[in-house]
Amino acid sequence: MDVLKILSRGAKKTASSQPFEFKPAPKPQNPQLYHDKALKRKRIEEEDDQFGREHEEVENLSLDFFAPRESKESRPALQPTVVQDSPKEKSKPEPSLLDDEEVRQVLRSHRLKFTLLSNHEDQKAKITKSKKKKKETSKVKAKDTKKVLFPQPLVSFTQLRTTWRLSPRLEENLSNQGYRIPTEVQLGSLPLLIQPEKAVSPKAAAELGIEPKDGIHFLAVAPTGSGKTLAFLIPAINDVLRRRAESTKDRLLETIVVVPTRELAEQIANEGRKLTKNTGVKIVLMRKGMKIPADGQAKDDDGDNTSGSESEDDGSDASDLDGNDEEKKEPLTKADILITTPLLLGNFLKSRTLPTVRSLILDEGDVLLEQRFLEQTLQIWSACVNPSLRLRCFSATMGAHVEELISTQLSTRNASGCTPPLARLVVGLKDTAVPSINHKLVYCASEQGKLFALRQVLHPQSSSATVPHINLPILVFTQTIERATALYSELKFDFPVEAGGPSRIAALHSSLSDSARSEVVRRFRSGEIWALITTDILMRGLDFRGVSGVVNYDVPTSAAAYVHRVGRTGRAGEQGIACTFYTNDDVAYLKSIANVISQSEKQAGKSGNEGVPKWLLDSLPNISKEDKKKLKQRGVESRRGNTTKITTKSAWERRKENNKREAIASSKKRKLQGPNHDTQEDNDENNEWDGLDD
Ligand SMILES: Nc1ncnc2c1ncn2[C@@H]1O[C@H](COP(=O)(O)OP(=O)(O)OP(=O)(O)O)[C@@H](O)[C@H]1O
Repeated sequence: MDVLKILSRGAKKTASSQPFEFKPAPKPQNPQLYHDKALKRKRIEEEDDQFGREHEEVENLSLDFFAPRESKESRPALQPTVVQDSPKEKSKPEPSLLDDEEVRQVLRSHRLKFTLLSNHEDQKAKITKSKKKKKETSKVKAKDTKKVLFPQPLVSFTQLRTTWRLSPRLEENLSNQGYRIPTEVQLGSLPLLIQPEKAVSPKAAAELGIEPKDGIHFLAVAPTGSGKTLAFLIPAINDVLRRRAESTKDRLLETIVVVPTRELAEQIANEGRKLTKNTGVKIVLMRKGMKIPADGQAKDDDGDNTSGSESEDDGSDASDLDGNDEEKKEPLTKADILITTPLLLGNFLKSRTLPTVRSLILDEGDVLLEQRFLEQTLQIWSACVNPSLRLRCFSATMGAHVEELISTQLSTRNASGCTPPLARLVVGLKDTAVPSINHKLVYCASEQGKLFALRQVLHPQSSSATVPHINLPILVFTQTIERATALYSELKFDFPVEAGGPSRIAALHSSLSDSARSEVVRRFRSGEIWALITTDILMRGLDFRGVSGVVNYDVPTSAAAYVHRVGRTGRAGEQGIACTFYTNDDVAYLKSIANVISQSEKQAGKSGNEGVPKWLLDSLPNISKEDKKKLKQRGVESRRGNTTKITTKSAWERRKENNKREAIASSKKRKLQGPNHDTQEDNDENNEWDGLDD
C-alpha cells in the first residue's frame, strides 16, 4: 500500500475526531541536576513557572551526571562537599586533596580519561619511526608514547574556592546562577586548568617528565550539553582576576574564545557576562569593524594602539554585529576576554599580532581546524605570539587528524622543544555517541512521505507507529538553505491561528541578515517559536533549553554532524528525542549514523536496538572514503538545488485554504456562541482546528 496514503489517512482521521490544544508540552524533570527545590537554578525556575512545573526533592547529590542508571550503585560513594555559603563555611581550613588511589577511582568511576599526547620530542621521534618502519609498527610505537594522567578532580563548586583558590566573586556568581554540582567535564578539567601545579602531584609530574607550573595545553572531548562552556569560561575569568590581583590592574586582552558561528558567540558572551558580574572583567563580542588592541596597527591608519580612546561598547547589542567593515573612525575596544568567529577576528588581524593573549580557546575546535575555518583559525593562533600562550580546545567530536594537527602546530611553534605538555581529556567511552537521547530512524518512501511524516511530528493528534511523538518545541534540520526556506513556506500555515498561527514556525539560515538571525534565536529561546527549521548553521554548541526533540528532515552528512545536530536536545542531564528521516537516496550514507545510534544506546545501557534494528545495521552498506568526503562537502547530491519536492502547493493556494478554514472555524464558533456572545477567542473549547491538508 502507498505510504503516502497511510500517512495522510492517519493524519486526517485523528485530526477531525479530536480537537487538539496546541501548546508546548511541559518538559519531564531533569533526572539529576534540577531536582533540588532549594538549589534549583533561577533561570530554570522562571522557565518552569511558565510551564507550571514542579520540581522534586533532591534524592541524590552524587556526581554521576551522565552515568547510566544501573551503574550508579556499583560506583564508590563519592559525597560532594555540602554546599553552604555561610561565613563559617568560608573560614574553614582547606580540605585535603584526594590521595592517588582515590583520584584514580573517582576518575575511573566517571569515565574520565586523561592522556598526555605526544610532546615535541615524542612527535619528532614518532615521525622518524614512522618513516623507518611499517605503518602498523609505527602505530603501536605511537601509542606507547601516550602517558596517562590522573589529576585531582573537582568534588563540588564550593571546593573551587576552598581548595582551588577561585575568586570569591566568581564563585558567588556561579552560585547565584544555581550551579552546584560540577558536570563530569567540569569535574575533570577545572582543577587542571585553574591550578595545574596543584592538580598534578609533584611525584606524578616527575614520573611523567612535565612541569605543570608552566601550564598545559588542553583538549577536551565531552558529550553535547555536558557543560563544556563553564569548563573553559571559569578558568579564563579566574586567570584575569588572578593576574589583576598579582600584577598589573590594567585591562589586557588575555583570552580569545573562537567559535564557528555568531549565534554561539552571542550565547557564550551572555554566559560569560553572568559569571563576570561585579568582577570588573570585561567580555566583548567581536563585531565587524571593531578595533581591539593589537601590535602592528600603528602602521595602518588606525593610530596608536595603546593610547586610543576606549569604547565602552561591550557588543551586547546584537544589531551591532551588522556594523560596517570599512568603519575607520571606530574607537579602540578594550576587553579582557574576546569572543569571536574566525572570520571576524581574521579580517581585523591581517598581519597584526596579539601579544597580550595568553589563552586561546577553540570551542568546537574540530570544525575550526577543518578546511572551512582552518586558514583563519591558524591566522589567529599565529597572531597570539605571547610565549606563555596556552591552547584550550573543546568539542563533542574530535578526529585523530585534529589531534595530530594540534600536536604538530604546537611543536612547530615551539621549536626549542620546551613546549608545555598537551593533555587530552575524554569523557565517556567513545566520542561519537549521544547517550541522553532516544534515537529513531524513520524510512520514508519519498520526499513527500518525509513531509507527511514531519506533519505527524508537528501534530501529535495524528498518531503513528513509525513516527515518534515529540513535544514542542522542536528543531528541524535540512540540507540546504533552499530546502529550509521551502519547508518553511510549506508548513507556515500548519499551526492554527488559535495556537499563534504562522508566528509559531520560523526558518533560520545564513542568508538572513544578522539581526534577523538574532531575532529568530531570541524568539525561539523565549518559547514564541515552536518549530524552528534550520540548516547546519545551528548544529553546534547552541543551548536551547527546553527543546524536546530534533528532526533530521534531511540526513546529516557525517557522523559528527549527526552528533552535533541531535545534541541540541537531551542537554544538561535531560532526555531528548532525535528522529531522522531517510529515503532510498540516503541508504548508502546511513551506516555511520546507525553506528552512532547503536553506540549511544550501548552507552545509555539500553538493551536491544531500539533506534536501529540489528538487521538494518547489518545490511547497511559501507561507504568509501571518497564518497564520505564528497557527502560532507556537498550533501546528498539528488537533494541539491531541488526544492520543488518539498512544496506540494503554491503559497497562494495554501494561504487561500488557510483563510477559508479560519473563516469556517470562526463562523462555527459564532453560531455556537449565539448572537449576544462576546467574540473573544479565549477559553473556547469548541473551536476546532481541521487538521492537515493532504
Ligand atoms: N554544573 C552544572 N549544573 C547544572 N547545569 C549545568 C552545569 N554546567 C552546565 N550546565 C548547563 O548545561 C547546559 C549545557 O551546557 P553547555 O552549553 O556548556 O554544553 P556543551 O558541553 O558546551 O554542549 P555542546 O557540545 O553542544 O556545545 C547549559 O544550559 C548549562 O547552563
